[in-house]
Amino acid sequence: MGQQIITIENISFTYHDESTPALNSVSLSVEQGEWLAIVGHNGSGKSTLARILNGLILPQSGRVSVCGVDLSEESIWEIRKQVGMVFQNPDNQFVGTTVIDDVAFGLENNGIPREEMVKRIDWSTKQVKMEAFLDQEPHHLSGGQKQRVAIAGVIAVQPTILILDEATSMLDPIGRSEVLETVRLLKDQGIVTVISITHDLEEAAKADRVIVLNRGEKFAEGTPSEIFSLDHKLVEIGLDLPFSYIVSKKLKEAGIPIQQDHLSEESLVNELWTLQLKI
Ligand SMILES: Nc1ncnc2c1ncn2[C@@H]1O[C@H](COP(=O)(O)OP(=O)(O)OP(=O)(O)O)[C@@H](O)[C@H]1O
Repeated sequence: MGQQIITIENISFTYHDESTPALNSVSLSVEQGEWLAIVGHNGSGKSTLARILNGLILPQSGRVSVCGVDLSEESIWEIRKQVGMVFQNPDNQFVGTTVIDDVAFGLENNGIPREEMVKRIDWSTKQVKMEAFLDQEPHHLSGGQKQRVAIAGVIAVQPTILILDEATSMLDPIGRSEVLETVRLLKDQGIVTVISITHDLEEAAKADRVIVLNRGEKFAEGTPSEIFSLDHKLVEIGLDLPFSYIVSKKLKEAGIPIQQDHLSEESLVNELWTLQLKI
């Protein structure tokens, strides 16, 4: 892991006309090259945190530093260049008439010269495995493909940080796993530091580190295994434990010698398969 790329110290934010804060004295840091998942039930403050990280709103107190720059009215545009966001609804983000137009849009907005644009469209669509779809219109694409085009549009402008704000929550299981696999490949190549904001613990299990928010406060922080060991405490704050984790526990209770509480169906199936071989 590298140096700290985001530092957040004691930030608080209360929306206009609201009595309780959406974020209450939250501190966290993100290291260059890691994948951090921020999870929490509805209303826990996840989207507010994402909006602050992208400079869409400023905290009323506390300090935010992104890539060594303190967030303020003056630095918002500098910080936004470092942070790319992919949102929940694939259809709301598709602004071009074709895949190539869509990826070109952000590059044009950033004043990238034409020759460089062509190179970056080629590179970014290959990174998300959408290079064969350049002339396709959005209605020919699945939700997962549209989200991968949105990711291509983000990485084409070369931000340091990619924030996924519930970016897989409207996708079917295949689309979700394609998007998460794309994100993992980008992270493994060091192309972006990833922050995924989600209420889905199965998605969080794929991250290097997880922060749990509850009612605007940090509830827990740790590796996915450390977080899942909180078990019923996560259920109490409205989160659903992953299916593979629940099945692992039930199998153990039933006397099946499972070695660990699996965080993905793939790893559970792999272990079940070895058990079957021993029979
Ligand atoms: N624009 C707004 N105006 C007033 N209150 C808001 C606004 N946006 C969010 N809130 C409130 O701030 C709190 C935190 O909301 P936030 O959207 O950050 O949580 P979240 O974890 O992202 O939830 P969700 O998954 O439902 O979006 C909630 O109580 C919410 O009602």
